[in-house]
Amino acid sequence: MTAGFFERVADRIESTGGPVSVGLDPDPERIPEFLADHDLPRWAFNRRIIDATHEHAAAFKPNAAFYEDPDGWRALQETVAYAHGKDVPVLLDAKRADIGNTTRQYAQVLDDVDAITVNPYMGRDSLQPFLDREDKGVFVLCRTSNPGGKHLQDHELADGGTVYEHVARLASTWNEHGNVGLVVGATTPDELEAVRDLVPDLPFLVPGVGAQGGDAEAAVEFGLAERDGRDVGLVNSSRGIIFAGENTSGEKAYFDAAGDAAKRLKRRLATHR
Ligand SMILES: O=c1ccn([C@@H]2O[C@H](COP(=O)(O)O)[C@@H](O)[C@H]2O)c(=O)[nH]1
Repeated sequence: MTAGFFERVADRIESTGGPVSVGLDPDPERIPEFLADHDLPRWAFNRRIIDATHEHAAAFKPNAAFYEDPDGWRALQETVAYAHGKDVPVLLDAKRADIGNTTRQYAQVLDDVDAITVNPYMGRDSLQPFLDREDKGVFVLCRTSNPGGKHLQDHELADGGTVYEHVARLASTWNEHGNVGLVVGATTPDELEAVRDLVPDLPFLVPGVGAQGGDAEAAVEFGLAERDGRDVGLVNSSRGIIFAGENTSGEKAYFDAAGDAAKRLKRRLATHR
């Protein structure tokens, strides 16, 4: 039987020494000049980032926004296959969900990747085809890291609690197969702690450390759940790792800096566990 996504993440946390998710967001404007002539610069960039960081990565998290064009989709396919070749699971940050036939189509991407982020706004039926994929991880947006996350998610409900707390409780009822996690940002550590208290068993994807200045200590303290006696959950940094080499000179130094940034984050998280 194939191991489920969270089991594979727990394995990676053990083998790499931490819950680091390396975000593969190859902004075309920031891809270094020395890769500009490549047939698929985003793929060339990601390949080198994967080479430099995989030994510290519990997962890679490409954001679909950086691949939604024909060349981008090819770059994503190459990237996913290469990450899998290094035995690292891939979480596609796509924030999907829609009505029945559309969401069934969206969920087919789970044939290629190991987990996905989804948007709970349209309710359970909009997520069902994702939830049905027992061996795949489904991370439900709960309390996002952006400044405007508070506008809707912190809204107080008439019967008590906030929208994000309601989402956390609902998502835990969608977890029949043990494949549901939550997205909770490191930029709001109090909310992160509150969600952990509400749903002690759900693993979180915690974005917002690094470039967004979130709280790495809170990310690791509250982001991880325990499953079969093992830590499971992911703390993501994208720009803070992949563009760490921007002020270096030469290709080797550029990607060494990414590897160092991933290792630094791993060590920083380890000191707080
Ligand atoms: O609440 C959220 C949900 C998703 N993200 C995504 O994570 C990365 C963060 O990138 P950084 O460069 O480390 O800031 C990016 O893909 C976001 O779309 C998030 O930041 N917050």
